[in-house]
Amino acid sequence: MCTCITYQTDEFYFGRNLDLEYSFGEQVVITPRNYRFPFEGNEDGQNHFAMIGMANITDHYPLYAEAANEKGLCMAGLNFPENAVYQEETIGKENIASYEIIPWILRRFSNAEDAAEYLRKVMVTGKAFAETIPPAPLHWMLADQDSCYVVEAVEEGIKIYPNPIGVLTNNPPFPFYLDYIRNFLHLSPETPENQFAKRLGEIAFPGKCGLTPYGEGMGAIGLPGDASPASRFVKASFLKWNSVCDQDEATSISQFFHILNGVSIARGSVRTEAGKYETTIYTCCIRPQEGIYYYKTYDDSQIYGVSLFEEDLGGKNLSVYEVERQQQIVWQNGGNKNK
Ligand SMILES: C[C@H](CCC(=O)NCCS(=O)(=O)O)[C@H]1CC[C@H]2[C@@H]3CC[C@@H]4C[C@H](O)CC[C@]4(C)[C@H]3C[C@H](O)[C@]12C
Repeated sequence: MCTCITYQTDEFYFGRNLDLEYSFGEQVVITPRNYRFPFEGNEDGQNHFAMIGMANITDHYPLYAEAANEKGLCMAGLNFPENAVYQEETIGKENIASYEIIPWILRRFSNAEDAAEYLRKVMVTGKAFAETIPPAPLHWMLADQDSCYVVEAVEEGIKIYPNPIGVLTNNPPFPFYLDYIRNFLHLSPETPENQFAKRLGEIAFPGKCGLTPYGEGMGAIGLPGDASPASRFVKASFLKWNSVCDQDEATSISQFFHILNGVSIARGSVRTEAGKYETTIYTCCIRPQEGIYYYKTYDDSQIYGVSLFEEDLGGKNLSVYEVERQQQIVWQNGGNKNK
């Protein structure tokens, strides 16, 4: 499972939880402007947009799970099993393999609207990256500070949905979510009043101001808290859209991680059919205007930052940063006797 959100405070933020029962060899990878993507032919000096994100590198190729480019366009792939139907390569059309769609888009588009318009006409094919790396069944969230879309390749072809909520999880296809969220209109961050039975309040608790809540947070009782895709969608939407945050970077990042923590998966609570435990292996928060990729991992709550613009973006070679997984504890009174 995965959850992806956009968020706007002082600036635009984009990020996701990546929930998986194993590691996919992820590293923070910066692709500079003159890196040659195999799909671009053999010319040198490609001069495309640079990008930063989490990727598995195989054969020097960055297989991105999510990334942002230097113009502020962001894209993330999330699991979409059974519903993702990739198309046959078709002569006369733009054919994009599912594994290359993120760099394909990010290398040449500077905003989500143009990218979405372009994607309406392409074929997303099921070509495998390698024999050992079959295509993953994915759908994508594509966003910049002005707009957000969901991209789904399904039985009927490619679908591009505007996503006014700015949240995406997994199955079923996106239109379901716009209806499903309407089941929760009664949830509120406010202190609830007795709507249960007005008369009962007066009769059962005379003079004690009626039937009243006994704690905070009771306006949102019934907010889904399980790890299913639809529940994570509703919970992340509730947290995001009720979020109150100062307009500065440090507070925004902190708030962003809190929202995604609200839908993250603690090991043990989700067991796959194969008997493995799905966990939130990492959470990232991208601040695309500054080209910064912040992340933290399941075992290390420290937030790390990697900056796109610190690299030589005119280069040809990928820059790679190992993902940190060792918990950083700052001892305040020298109590670290075990080390
Ligand atoms: C597993 C992840 C989704 C997590 C998720 O959503 N879990 C929901 C479970 S549930 O739906 O709720 O049950 C997805 C998201 C992005 C994917 C990579 C994309 C590039 C590349 C594409 C190649 O073709 C295959 C290898 C490759 C490295 C991919 C591996 C893996 O597939 C990644 C990490």
